[in-house]
Amino acid sequence: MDLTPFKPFFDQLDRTALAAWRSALEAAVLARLGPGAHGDLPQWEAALTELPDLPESTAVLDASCVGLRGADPLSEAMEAQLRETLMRLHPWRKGPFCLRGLHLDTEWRSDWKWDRLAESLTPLKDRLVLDVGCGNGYHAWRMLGEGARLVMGIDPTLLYVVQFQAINRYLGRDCLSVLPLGIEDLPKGITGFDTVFSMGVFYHRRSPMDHLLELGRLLRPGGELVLETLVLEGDGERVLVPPGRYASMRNVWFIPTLEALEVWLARCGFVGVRVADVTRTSREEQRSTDWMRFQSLPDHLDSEDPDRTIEGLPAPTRAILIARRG
Ligand SMILES: Nc1ncnc2c1ncn2[C@@H]1O[C@H](C[S@+](CC[C@H]([NH3+])C(=O)[O-])CC(=O)[O-])[C@@H](O)[C@H]1O
Repeated sequence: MDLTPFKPFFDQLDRTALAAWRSALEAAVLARLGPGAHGDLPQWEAALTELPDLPESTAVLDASCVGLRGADPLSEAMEAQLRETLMRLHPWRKGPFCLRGLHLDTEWRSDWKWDRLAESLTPLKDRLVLDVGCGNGYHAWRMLGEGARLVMGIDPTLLYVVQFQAINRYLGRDCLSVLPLGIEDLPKGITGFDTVFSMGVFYHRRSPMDHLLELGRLLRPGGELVLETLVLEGDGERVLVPPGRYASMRNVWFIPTLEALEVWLARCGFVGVRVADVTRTSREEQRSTDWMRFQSLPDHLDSEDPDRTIEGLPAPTRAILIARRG
């Protein structure tokens, strides 16, 4: 992969007075796409080129199922070709997406998370937004659907970048992209976002305060942070550091209580901290489907005690906190 799929977004940066970001972002993206970026990339790129053209349709960004609506159903042959080609980008974790009747029933009901946070956000209309760890861009599309001016999604997992490109082949939006970058790859001069989302990323970072400070630096003063992460239920300032895996995940480093999280945010320069939601992740929200055939949450919970993971740790509960850069 070269810079071609990202060009419309970079051109858009030029048009929105963010031209100064372009060369540094291009260099960062190219560094990630170098030789050996991912052994399966050529196959994924081949799938992209074999996606069928679909009849004229209307893009839907502001509904649970992001995608394309049209008057008539697709022909059976065309739907089969679309399904088979998109399946070559398995596993589809974030969604759902609906393309002219083809329903990509993804591992996560990401729309449920969106529903839990949307009411609490400062409206996104005309805002410059960054979504850190955006996966295939499902929530980023919802942000655009709320009227954001420009949404930059970043995610270091190349398959999710390619999944974004597959969906955007049909939705054709230039003011949104998923760049193959981790937060640590963002060039220094990038800052000034009105809203920054970090959802499902915090507990994967080894250094919690550094992540919060980085998120703060990306915002303009007064800009809004939306932080979604695993929390420990109960009172007091406590932190669980899993001794090994957590719900089978190797890279979960810390799970704080809400009280601890609020103190961390304040120490890192955030003000007006609000808890928008606290929800135990259910077996209905994260599960295996046709589009994600590997194991999922129900396999990682204790079959006899729904309050515990298979490691005997508290089952996943996630909180959404909203705060402003002071
Ligand atoms: N250093 C990093 N920088 C940026 N992203 C990273 C990094 N490391 C991993 N990721 C990415 O962070 C995402 C975490 S999933 C959340 C998706 C979405 N936000 C959601 O809220 O559904 C977790 C979950 O399932 O909740 C993955 O796509 C990683 O590739």
